[in-house]
Amino acid sequence: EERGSPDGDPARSLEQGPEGPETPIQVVLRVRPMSTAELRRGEQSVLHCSGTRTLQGGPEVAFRFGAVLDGARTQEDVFRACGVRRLGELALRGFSCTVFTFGQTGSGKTYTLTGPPPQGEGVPVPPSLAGIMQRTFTWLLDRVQHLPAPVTLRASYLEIYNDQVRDLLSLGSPRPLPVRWNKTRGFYVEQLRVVEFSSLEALMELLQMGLSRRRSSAHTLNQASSRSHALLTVYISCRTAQQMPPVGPGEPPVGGKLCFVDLAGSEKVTATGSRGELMLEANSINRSLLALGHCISLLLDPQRKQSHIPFRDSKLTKLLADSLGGRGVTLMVACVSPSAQCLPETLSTLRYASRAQRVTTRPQAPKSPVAKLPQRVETDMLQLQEENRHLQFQLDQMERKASGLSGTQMAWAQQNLYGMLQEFMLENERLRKEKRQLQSSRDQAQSEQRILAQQVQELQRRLSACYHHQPSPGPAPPCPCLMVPPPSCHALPPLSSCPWRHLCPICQAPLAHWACPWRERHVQQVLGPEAPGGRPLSARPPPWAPTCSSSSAKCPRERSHSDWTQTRVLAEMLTEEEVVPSAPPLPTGPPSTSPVLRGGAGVQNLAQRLEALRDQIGSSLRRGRSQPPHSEGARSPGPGLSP
Ligand SMILES: Nc1ncnc2c1ncn2[C@@H]1O[C@H](COP(=O)(O)OP(=O)(O)OP(=O)(O)O)[C@@H](O)[C@H]1O
Repeated sequence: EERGSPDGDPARSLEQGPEGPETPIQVVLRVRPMSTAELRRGEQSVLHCSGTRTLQGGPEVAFRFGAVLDGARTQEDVFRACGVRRLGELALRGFSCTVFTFGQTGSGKTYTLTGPPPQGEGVPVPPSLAGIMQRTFTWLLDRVQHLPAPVTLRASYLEIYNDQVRDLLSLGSPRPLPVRWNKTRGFYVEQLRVVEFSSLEALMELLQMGLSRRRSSAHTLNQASSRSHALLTVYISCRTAQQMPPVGPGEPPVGGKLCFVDLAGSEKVTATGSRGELMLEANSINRSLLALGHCISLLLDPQRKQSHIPFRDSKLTKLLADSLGGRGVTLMVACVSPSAQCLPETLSTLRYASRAQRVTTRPQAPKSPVAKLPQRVETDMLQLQEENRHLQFQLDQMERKASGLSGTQMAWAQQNLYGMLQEFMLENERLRKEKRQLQSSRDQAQSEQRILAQQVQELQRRLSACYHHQPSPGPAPPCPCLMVPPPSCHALPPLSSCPWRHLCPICQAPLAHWACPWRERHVQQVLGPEAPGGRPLSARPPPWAPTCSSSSAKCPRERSHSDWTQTRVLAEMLTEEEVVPSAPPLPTGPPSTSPVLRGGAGVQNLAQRLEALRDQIGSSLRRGRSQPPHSEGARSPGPGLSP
């Protein structure tokens, strides 16, 4: 007894979606009715269907499949039970779907797929006897007419006869075609004719053309026995995807496909009485079916599945490789005769089918070239769609307003609608440009802020060096203003060569030597009225400056007083803007208790930094009155000074 099948019928199982990692091959079993010849020979029927999914082959032999259909079931019943419509839907979504019939010769494979052969010249087959293929084609052609997007349908039809591929739709007489392999397509038939069609009649004609050219012969068990495996494939592609330029030679058609495979039947030559050519054909058929069975057995072994499967052993296994072990969705319809005379062959078919339904594939819809476009293009497309929707909305609004207009006004409005639309589009374009400009000026402002911060840092460093009468500690930080090292601690570099124009933040005049030409006025603005003593403010020492005698012409600090003030004014001016600190803190200061944020992590307020600097200098100076300027005491911060 052999058991094991997926739960549910094939249609329902496929409804659950084949996109999971592993999807088993669905198997439906069809038992044909006893033939007239079998009844005449007095043979007994030994197969009994128990329920809809189990077949009894004797008291101790039972096989379970996705669906089991006895001889009383019609062609329509079989079509429904196989869930082929669902396969068609999957093919429309881009999956590669295969339906193949399997069984001994005369078991009803061709009948199931394409119906009985015509009973005579010009005698049509009744529609009720039409097979799975005709029913699927009828459904498909109706279905594509109701799709929102246009679809292109094409078909190819080939047979594998004596392990040679022949094109059943070729314009001339069929000649053997090579089977090739490449990474994207897997195995494929070179130079196979693929015919585009748009109507059911056209497709039926192709089917009839192929059927009439397919090799068949009469033998003991079947008067019209197929001597070849036949593969009819319908390719479904989205027209928009097809219009895109081909990616390269040998590229598969974008979209899904639906392939129907009518396998030739296995046969015992002793039973069929095949001789000569018939025997050669039978041997070739049996060999290829053996290769197929071998691949299925290996696919079942979980350890072997990852390794080599000998699909190259025959043309049949090459062309079924994707359906069996690849990315396809596959349905197998196993056909058997109920006759006791056929029981050994029937059991062999049942075991074969039972193994096949444990084989799994990994269905995958091929990616269309549209999906390969970069994400950015997709975003742009979405934006444009949004813009179109917006324009459409505006157009609707205008039309609604225009509905209340008189005939002349309406004509005027219609004439102008196009112009208005163009204006909207131009407006959008202008807004886009402005946004780009805004972005670029914001970037420029940020870079100017960075430069400013560096200049302040440099100023701080020099200030510190001046106070301690020490040469600059270490090399000056790189300055974008092409600053040259100052000849003395008091001289600040000229800015004539600076590529950035430094302007006074108060009056916007160009700064010379870091000072505004109207700095006196600004100093008054910043520091208040003139100090008692009548000295110019620039020469007046700041309150925290070391004392010196104003009468002394040689006062070494006199000039520095001016610089102190100048620096102070500049510092005051600079506090108006927040900058991003990019240099380390002052070398003389203790570790700051407030967190120092750097770079993009945050912005330290420049005003706070300069305030701290003033505090520090003032404190040092006060201590400097009683201590030598180089002492450690001068480095400790003093209490904050108010100006
Ligand atoms: N379900 C059925 N109802 C009525 N007749 C059937 C049924 N199935 C098959 N037959 C008849 O049985 C005969 C053999 O069928 P068919 O040619 O389809 O077998 P086959 O499996 O394709 O054989 P082969 O492998 O030799 O081509 C045909 O005359 C066909 O009309």
